[in-house]
Parts: sequence; C-alpha cells; structure tokens
Amino acid sequence: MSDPKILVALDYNDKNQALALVEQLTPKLCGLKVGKEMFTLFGPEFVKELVAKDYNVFLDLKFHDIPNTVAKACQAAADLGVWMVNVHASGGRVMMEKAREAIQKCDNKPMLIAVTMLTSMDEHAFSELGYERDLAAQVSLLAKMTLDSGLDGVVCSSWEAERLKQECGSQFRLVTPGIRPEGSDKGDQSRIMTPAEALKAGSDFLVIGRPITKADDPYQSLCDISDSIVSHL
Ligand SMILES: O=C(O)c1cc(=O)[nH]c(=O)n1[C@@H]1O[C@H](COP(=O)(O)O)[C@@H](O)[C@H]1O
Repeated sequence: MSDPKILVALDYNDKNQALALVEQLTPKLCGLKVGKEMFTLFGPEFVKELVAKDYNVFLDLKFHDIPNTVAKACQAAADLGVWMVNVHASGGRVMMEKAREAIQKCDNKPMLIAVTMLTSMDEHAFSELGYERDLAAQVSLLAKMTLDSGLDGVVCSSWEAERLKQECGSQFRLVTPGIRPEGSDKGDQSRIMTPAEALKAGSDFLVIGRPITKADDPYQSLCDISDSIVSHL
C-alpha cells in the first residue's frame, strides 16, 4: 500500500475526542499528525496507540537543540514506530546530519523532514529577526541545506512547492499545511491552496486539520478530499 497523501492534524486537548475521530477515519486514506499539544498531554503511549491501529503517524515535535540531543530525540521517536519526524532546519547542518545518522541506526526508519520557516511567519515578523535575505531566499537556503544534510524533505507552504521542487529535485519530499478544500473556511491560515492545487504545485503530503476534524461528517470530508485528488496522483 502506498503512503497516503493526506495527513490529518490531530489538534485536540481531549484524548477521547481524538480517538473518536480516529475511529471514523481509515489508514487507507490518511496518516495522522500528532503535534506538541497532544504529545505533551498524552505522551508516547498515545502515539503507540495510533501506530497500533496501523496509521502512518507523523510525530510533529519540530526538534531544535544541540546535535546530540536532537539525535537522541529522533532515535526515541523512531523507536515509537512513527512514519515521519521533523526538526528545525535552522538548528543547522551538523544537527540535521546527526539526526539522520541516528535514524539510520534504528530498526524503524521514519522519514526525516525539516521545517524551514513557519507558515505563520510573515514578512514583518521575518524582518524583525534580522536576516539579510528575504523570506523566500531564506526558505530556499534552508531547504538546500536540508537536502545536503541527507534529510528527506521539508515542511513548507504549498506556495513554495513549485520553486522548491525545481531547486531540490523531484525526490525531495514537500509536506504542506495551509490546505483548504474549495469553499471551506480559511480559519487563521493565510496562504492556502486546495488539495488538488497543492499536489499540482509539487506537494507530496497534505497536512489537513479543521476541514476534516471540524466537519459534520469527518469521514465524508476525507473521502471528498481523497476523490478530489485522485486525478493528481
Ligand atoms: O508543522 C506544521 O504542521 C505546521 C507548520 C506550519 O508552518 N503551519 C501549519 O499550519 N502547521 C500545522 O498544520 C496544521 C494545519 O491545521 P488546519 O489549519 O486546521 O488545517 C496544524 O496542526 C498546524 O500546526
């Protein structure tokens, strides 16, 4: 079975609510993303529970620390049986290389992805950080460093996907949040694309939260999104 393109973001503070949603979905059509909130509340046991239900789990903890600490954290994540983990590219080349080496030594080898610049970062917030390049150039620089460090890809906005595929090659995986099916509420996301547009732009995995988790019928919403991308697979 090939990896599902849709990763449902489980942003809940209630484990039973999250599990009730998971029961309605199917690993045939989606993977699940567990982030800092759920991991802090419910820990590794929750992650293992999802893995045991045969879901591809993206453990989205965005590690950013000294190389040795990040390497150990990635190894611990891999040992939970997850399918994808991530680090911050701004932690630097050595940190990413050590993370890669640590995962290669594990029995389970999750995909290793880096965050370039968060999609919540606008030009103003970016300029306050004092970088000399503009935001797009900084994203490109970090993506290329991620590629050189041997990682599998980056989290980015779908608006950056086309450029990053050209710069980093077709095998470099792009994981894109900010996805909104036609007609659904934008919420706090600003630079959005529909699932089909994002895949066409070069995205490999679509991170989708509220359009599925807050839908009256989450399974139907997942099926509708899945149907909308069939011709782009
Ligand atoms: O790392 C992420 O997943 C992420 C990075 C980013 O730059 N922007 C972003 O929205 N996300 C996550 O993607 C998910 C999007 O959820 P919805 O906006 O509800 O579809 C949330 O879990 C966000 O935390």
